[in-house]
Amino acid sequence: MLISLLRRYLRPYRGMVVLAGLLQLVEVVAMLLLPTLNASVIDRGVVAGDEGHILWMGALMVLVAAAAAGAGLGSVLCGARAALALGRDLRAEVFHRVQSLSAQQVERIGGSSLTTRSTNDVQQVETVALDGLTTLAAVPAICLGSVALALSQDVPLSFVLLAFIPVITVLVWAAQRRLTAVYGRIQPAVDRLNRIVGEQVSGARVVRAFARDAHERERFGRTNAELLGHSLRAGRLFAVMFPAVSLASGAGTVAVVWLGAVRVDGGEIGIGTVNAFVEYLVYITWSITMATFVFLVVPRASVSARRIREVLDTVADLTPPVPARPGRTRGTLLLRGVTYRYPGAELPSVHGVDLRAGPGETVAVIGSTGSGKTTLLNLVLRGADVTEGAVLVNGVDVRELDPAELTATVGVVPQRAHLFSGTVAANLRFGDPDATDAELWRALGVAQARELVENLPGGLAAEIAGGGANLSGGQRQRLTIARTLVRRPAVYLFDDCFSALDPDTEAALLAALRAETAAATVLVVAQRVSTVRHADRIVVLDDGRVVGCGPHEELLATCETYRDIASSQHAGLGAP
Ligand SMILES: Nc1ncnc2c1ncn2[C@@H]1O[C@H](COP(=O)(O)OP(=O)(O)OP(=O)(O)O)[C@@H](O)[C@H]1O
Repeated sequence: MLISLLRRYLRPYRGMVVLAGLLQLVEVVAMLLLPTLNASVIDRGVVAGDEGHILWMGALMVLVAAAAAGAGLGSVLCGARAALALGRDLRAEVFHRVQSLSAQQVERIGGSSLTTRSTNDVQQVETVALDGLTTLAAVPAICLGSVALALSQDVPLSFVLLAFIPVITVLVWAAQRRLTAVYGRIQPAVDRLNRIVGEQVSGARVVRAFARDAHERERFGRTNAELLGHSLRAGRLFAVMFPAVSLASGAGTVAVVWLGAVRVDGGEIGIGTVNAFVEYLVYITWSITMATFVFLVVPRASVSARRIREVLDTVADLTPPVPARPGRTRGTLLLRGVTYRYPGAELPSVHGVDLRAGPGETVAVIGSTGSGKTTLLNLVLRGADVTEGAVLVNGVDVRELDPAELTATVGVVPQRAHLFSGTVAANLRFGDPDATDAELWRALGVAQARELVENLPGGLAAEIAGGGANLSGGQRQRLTIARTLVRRPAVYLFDDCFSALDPDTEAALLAALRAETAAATVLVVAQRVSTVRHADRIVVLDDGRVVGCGPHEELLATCETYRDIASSQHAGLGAP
């Protein structure tokens, strides 16, 4: 999986990869030549007393060393460029895939896990590509080249090198197997830790209010300790691995020197040859150690690659069929026998709902908590797709409608007001970057937020904290309403977004909204009768089914559920 991911994402940079490999080869050849040249300096220059040979070989060695250094530098630069570009592309693709997933798919994988996968996991793969491209390609060349050159110098002594390579390879392989298992547990633990930290940061007030600090600290501590345990196990393997390689290398050097001394004594080889063998051994040890280092991070990267692949292979269950169709009418909304069952749920949350709204109409959906109101709205913007029936916007099934047209047509104010860090103006221009200041103020006026923004230091330039944390719930709601009004969509969806407003502000806002959206199609979801009573039609939901539909007065007379809701809220029974 790791290999296929690397192959796919390095493909655009294969020129750079090939160049890095070629330069590494040049570096290796130059490096391998040095011990042979050195052996010649010793055996044919120093021992034979040939000063000219020493000078000539010395100059050649300087040139070869310079070539090795230059090629090494070039190969690192090319390899790093390719690996970092791979990281950037992979991160971007994971990010775009995450954006295309439905809410259920995000829920299934987990928000915090998706964050870890887009950042930490991509980084693991990037690191392996970086290490691999800058060092790994040289390893087989160094091992094979060293053995070939050693064989050309002395066959019996070469057997020491040949015996040394499998010992080191087995050591690396054994450590790698153990580490794969350990890293398989580390990444999910990082996910859990991220989730706990995220929950504790966003829910800090609740934790404090319920005096659950100690419990939350204990929950965090347990996962943190678990992560420490796994990391220590990985660290112990690293700690054992490198001394083991050094030990094997030391034993190899002793064997080369001992056997070399015997053969020098017998006059079969010169001292320079023994010296060259020791250097080859150092090269082999060095290259395998570098490879060990790469191989030891391979297990973690393999786990990360699997987790990344899971995201990339998740086919967004909202992908529209190609070609997407343009709408036939503007601003119409039609729900035809809509049923939706959440994945894994036994029963549908909404059953056979019919609803129609057109330009100039305001339709409201009311129902007690959990009756399916938000679920219904989610189906319009394809937060999920219907299980049965159809949702039509502009006269076309939303599953076939051009997604750009769908989002341009429908503007939603969500139940949970969310603002982004940045200025008030930047937040309001979220859906229309070209909106003028005058348009922003107009939208703020309708949303009853003009005074609020005027009183903020800097007005439209005032800074909002992430999530709108420096504003009250009602202030956030009014700004998110203004944000949608700035876009002037043909269809407005208001998802119970007036609940944090006091009655006077709500009444003023609804009156201003009626004027502002007079020509648009409006669907309002609410629990309060005061919010919906002026709608042209009110659809009453009970346990996901429509139990009444009509204007306020008619429903008071004909729909028991509506009457119950109204009386429980003391909401002007019979009053205009
Ligand atoms: N992500 C989900 N997975 C499974 N079931 C869900 C999910 N979201 C909502 N439900 C279930 O669907 C039903 C309808 O929920 P929905 O949020 O649409 O109700 P609602 O009428 O908007 O409620 P409220 O007024 O409290 O916001 C509920 O029974 C709820 O438990």
